[in-house]
Amino acid sequence: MQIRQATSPREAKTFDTEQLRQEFLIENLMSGPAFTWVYTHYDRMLIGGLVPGTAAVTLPTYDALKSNFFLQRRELGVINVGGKGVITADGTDYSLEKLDCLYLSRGTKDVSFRSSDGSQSARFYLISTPAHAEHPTTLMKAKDSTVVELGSKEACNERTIYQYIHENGVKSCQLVMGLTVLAPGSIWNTMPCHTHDRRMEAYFYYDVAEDARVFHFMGEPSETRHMVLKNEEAIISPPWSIHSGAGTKNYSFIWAMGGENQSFTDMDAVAMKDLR
Ligand SMILES: O=C(O)C(=O)C[C@H](O)C(=O)CO
Ligand SMILES: [Zn+2]
Repeated sequence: MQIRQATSPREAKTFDTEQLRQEFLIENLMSGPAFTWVYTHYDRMLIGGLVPGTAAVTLPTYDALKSNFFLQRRELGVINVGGKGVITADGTDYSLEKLDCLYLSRGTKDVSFRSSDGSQSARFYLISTPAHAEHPTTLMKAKDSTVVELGSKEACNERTIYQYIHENGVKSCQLVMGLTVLAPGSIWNTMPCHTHDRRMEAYFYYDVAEDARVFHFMGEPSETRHMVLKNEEAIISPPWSIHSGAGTKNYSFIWAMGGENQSFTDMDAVAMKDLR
């Protein structure tokens, strides 16, 4: 488990491309049947990935957590971006097709992951935040999520937001999670942009074409920086930072937030005139 310390905005504005990438970019998340985890010190969010075979892979605990089992004091949200897979939680099987989401309760002891078909592996993206109460383990199929249409063709930002774990959906302690799909011909996400000092956020870009890239923008509104991302890379967005991207083609991304307010619309909008 890799640890990422928090960075202040004063420090971030001195970073060159390499330093920005080291602090905020997560590469090689989906590297096979072994978990990849990054522990961020923003709201103690853990960001992980796993591509299991048809043999079940068990979620271990880690020294950094100093817990008897992974979910002893944590909750977990999982979205599958690959072929059909199964998550077994304390003896119950949950089947996830592409873009289905499973919320796992604090206190779940035995969790394992597997692909249903070895020729089309499941690709599990995982987010975990500290939890102080138990909410039921819940499967949400993509078709049952709360759907919000945003943007326009003229602004090249036509997109559909699918909300899974949020105050009016699957209940959690602090985790808020869902995904956004850009319409063909649209390239901008989250522009006009925003910050939310009450919550950090992570973006995981997926379904990005092999020859396409996403230019992800971060930083304080008056000190923006960018990083160039390819398919299945994630980016950590500190609470003080904007988070927005423009792709060379349409793409999709999973967003997840941890912090003290679960209201999706609690955002501090940044006016275009204030961006630098
Ligand atoms: O396309 C968008 O706009 C988003 O998906 C916004 C993210 O969900 C977000 O930043 C929520 O705070
Ligand atoms: Zn946001």
